[in-house]
Amino acid sequence: MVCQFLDELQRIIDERIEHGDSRSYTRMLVNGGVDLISKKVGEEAVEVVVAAMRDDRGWVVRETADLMYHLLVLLRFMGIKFDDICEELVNRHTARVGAHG
Ligand SMILES: N=c1c2ncn([C@@H]3O[C@H](COP(=O)(O)OP(=O)(O)OP(=O)(O)O)[C@@H](O)[C@H]3O)c2ncn1[C@@H]1O[C@H](COP(=O)(O)O)[C@@H](O)[C@H]1O
Repeated sequence: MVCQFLDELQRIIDERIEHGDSRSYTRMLVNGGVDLISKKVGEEAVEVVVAAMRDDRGWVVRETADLMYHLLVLLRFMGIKFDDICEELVNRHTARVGAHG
């Protein structure tokens, strides 16, 4: 299963980056620039690691959702689409399959 909502979330994030007001968390993040967004991505990544070390699957799922959202904000802030990441993953796979015959 692929998460089709990722596309929708990316669109929502783009809309908030363009037109978000003071009620928008995304807009608040973007106002802080790459420093604030990157800091949040780092914090959320650490929280995923802590949850995994505690062997708590539900917690890992919730923290990974936080991480994915913040990562998407960082990507869109930098003009990168999630499709660009997919393309990179496909290219790596294709190269590996080619190398192993
Ligand atoms: N998926 C998310 C999402 N996940 C997490 N968060 C926010 O990310 C923050 C997580 O920060 P922390 O875990 O550090 O908790 P915190 O201590 O409350 O946050 P800080 O004060 O440290 O920033 C919380 O404020 C969450 O509300 C999100 N905020 C928004 N979205 C999506 O983005 C859309 C647009 O949101 P707005 O920009 O707020 O309109 C929403 O409809 C959602 O679909």
